[in-house]
Amino acid sequence: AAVRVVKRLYCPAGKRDTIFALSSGHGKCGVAVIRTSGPASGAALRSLTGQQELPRPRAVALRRIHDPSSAETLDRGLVIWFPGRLPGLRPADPGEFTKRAFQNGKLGLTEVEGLGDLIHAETEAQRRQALRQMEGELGQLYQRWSEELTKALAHVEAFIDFSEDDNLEEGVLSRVDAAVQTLEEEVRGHLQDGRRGERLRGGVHVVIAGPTNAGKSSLLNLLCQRPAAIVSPVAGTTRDVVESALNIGGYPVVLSDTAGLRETQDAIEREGVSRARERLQRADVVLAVLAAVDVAPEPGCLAEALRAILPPGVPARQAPCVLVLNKADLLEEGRGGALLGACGEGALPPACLLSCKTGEGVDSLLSLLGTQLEQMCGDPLAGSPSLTQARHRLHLTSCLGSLGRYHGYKSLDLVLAAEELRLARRHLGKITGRVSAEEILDIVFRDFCVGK
Ligand SMILES: Nc1nc2c(ncn2[C@@H]2O[C@H](COP(=O)(O)OP(=O)(O)OP(=O)(O)O)[C@@H](O)[C@H]2O)c(=O)[nH]1
Ligand SMILES: [K+]
Ligand SMILES: [Mg+2]
Repeated sequence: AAVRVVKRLYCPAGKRDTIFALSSGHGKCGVAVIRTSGPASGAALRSLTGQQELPRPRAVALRRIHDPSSAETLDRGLVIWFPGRLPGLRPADPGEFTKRAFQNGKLGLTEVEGLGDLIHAETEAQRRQALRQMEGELGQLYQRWSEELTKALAHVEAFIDFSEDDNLEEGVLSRVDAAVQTLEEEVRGHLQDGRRGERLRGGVHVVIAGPTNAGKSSLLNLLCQRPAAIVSPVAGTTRDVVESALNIGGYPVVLSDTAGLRETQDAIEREGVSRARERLQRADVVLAVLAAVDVAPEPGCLAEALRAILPPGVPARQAPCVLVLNKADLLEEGRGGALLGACGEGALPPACLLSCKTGEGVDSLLSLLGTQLEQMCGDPLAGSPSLTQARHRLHLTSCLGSLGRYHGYKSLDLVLAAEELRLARRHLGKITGRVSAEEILDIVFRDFCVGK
């Protein structure tokens, strides 16, 4: 019997279902939280405790919990009563408690999304970013922009209505223009963040690439500490892309091992190589792996070996790269140092020596990779809050489009210009949930778990 706390949430009057859910984790556990919300909560509490009198509002009370049909005692537990109003209980849908909080105006949409991300956060940096969003900073930023737009719109409309009366002070429109311009710069700056918030939310795609037998699959297995990919001395072992999710220094990473890059007659291996190249195009960070014994310690040779992995224009977006010189255990004395020296001279990407066989060098690889991840995702608590979802990016881009058209229209037709300001504000409203649209809500609440 896991009934310990029966909690009644405040909700305003209205003919609504009463919903209930196990809000704590599922499975066997010592303590569980059961939550109900809705008009029949009081009746449920009475029948479960077998007492006509409800506990004092908002105070914790110890009660025997009975099976309402047989009156058999199930357990003893703490109950808290949050009075609201007054049949029929039904299990809550995923995210329904949060949806009610949103509909009652207690949470904005970006806060709701932050809460959802907090539930799903798997690393420390993700947790920080989600908490910050849940606490409202992102929503406040968009709200402030929305208020600026409201002000600008009010001034333009006043100008349209009253400019002929001549009692409108000079320069109203030029002040609106300046405000719109400042806003455009802010929104543009916010969008040009290298997708750090979205990357942190979804995971950074790190792709392991290099010639056959360099030790790419060995590296994947070493980093994820399990034999995720087949390792063998046969060149061309890996064909499919093998993915593994990792936490590196608090940052979420999706690590992919790929087929060794080489010309081949084998149709299946050729498909593997083409998948590897396709994955490289979309990489956020590339781990270029070479067998240290196969390259001469000269900048030219190293650069050429690297170009075979990353020809100009790959990845499409300039993604950072770490050069991994593997099989360092097979190097003769002094050659490792010479290789690293040559990398420095040749202005090559940051490089490290590694032995997947002994594990030596893995710390320096993780530290180089950690630096790249930090640059890519940033400190989620520093600076202004990041947008975290493609949804935000979409509406902000539309908002920017409307602001641009405002400038186009303002000397031609102020009424059309004003309409663009209104549209720009509407796009912001879609992010914060001020403009309610059922389909947006469905998407946001879809990923919640039951009990939240
Ligand atoms: N001595 C030594 N051998 C290694 C090291 N890393 C990998 N190997 C060996 O090199 C061979 C190839 O390793 P894999 O990890 O399969 O190489 P790969 O790059 O994934 O190869 P393909 O998938 O065929 O492209 C295997 O026999 C490994 O045991 C290392 O650091 N030192
Ligand atoms: K191999
Ligand atoms: Mg492999």
